[in-house]
Amino acid sequence: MKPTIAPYPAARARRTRQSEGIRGLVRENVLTVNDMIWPVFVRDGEGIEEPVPSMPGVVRRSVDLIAKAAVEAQALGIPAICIFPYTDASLKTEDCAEAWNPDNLSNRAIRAIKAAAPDIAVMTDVALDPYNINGHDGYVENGEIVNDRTIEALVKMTLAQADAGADIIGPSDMMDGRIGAMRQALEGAGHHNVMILSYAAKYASAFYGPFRDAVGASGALTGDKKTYQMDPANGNEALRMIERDLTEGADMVMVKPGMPYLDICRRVKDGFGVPTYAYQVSGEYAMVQAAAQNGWIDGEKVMLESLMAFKRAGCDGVLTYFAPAVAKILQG
Ligand SMILES: NCc1[nH]cc(CCC(=O)O)c1CC(=O)O
Repeated sequence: MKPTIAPYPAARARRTRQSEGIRGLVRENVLTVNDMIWPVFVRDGEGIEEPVPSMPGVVRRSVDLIAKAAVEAQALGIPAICIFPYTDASLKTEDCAEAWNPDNLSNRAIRAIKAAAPDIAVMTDVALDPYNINGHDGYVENGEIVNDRTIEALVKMTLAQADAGADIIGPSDMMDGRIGAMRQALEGAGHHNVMILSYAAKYASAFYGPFRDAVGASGALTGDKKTYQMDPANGNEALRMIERDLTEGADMVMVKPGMPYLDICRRVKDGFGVPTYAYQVSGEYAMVQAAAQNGWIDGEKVMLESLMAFKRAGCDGVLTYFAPAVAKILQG
């Protein structure tokens, strides 16, 4: 579509910017509470809310307080919550068996949320990093992150999460072939309605730093994730990954990180027309909060502007740590 514009003064762009009402009338995109998935961090214990220093405003909550937070999120109209466990170092092993323990932190949190707030969808994270002694998303053998054996573990993890009541499985591991294996296992186990939101275009990004603090994986990680996460220089590869995951049975796809990858969001939406999500990751959140705390930017305005950018780029929704703050503003 080629925009048509008359020469000045027949056209004065400022006519349609003259008041809030008129600006609203011509506005192309809206941000609503329906557009947000809220990532939360869960830890063990009871009655605990522990700040994450590198993510001001974000806390790790014990299971009881995660359930309480989910009730509040549900009341705010947030459609989905995504659980990330902070796993005690003593539970990290080479075989990552805690990952598919039906009573691990994440699965207990799923059950607690489903019991307390049945109308909010629960999304999970599928990757071995919280449980892996070396902080990687897959098994490490002789210094190599091995693909196929990791998939077997990821499938067990997926089934344990679905059994616990997860609505949306979120594979963030970037192994090849995992979506097909998970979909087949879910169908086989009768979990026909469990959705997969694939981290299909996930980049090997430095923007995940604060998250690794939040889940206690920073110290554990040896090396980097470049043999499985994508090279930030690549765009066409993202489209191939999206297409592959859709063919294997993903219901929804994600681009991650968010703001530095808005070009990818737009290409995915235009190319496939499927439910498209972006993850506004921990480093993006931390940058906004840090600058706001220093008085260098208006944190609330930047938060809203950054989320509107995802809508403009074609996203149907965003995983954002700002979800409750935004929901409160939108509720008025
Ligand atoms: N599989 C782990 C995982 N799941 C979500 C994030 C990052 C989220 C964020 O930075 O907010 C990561 C970190 C990583 O891949 O190292």
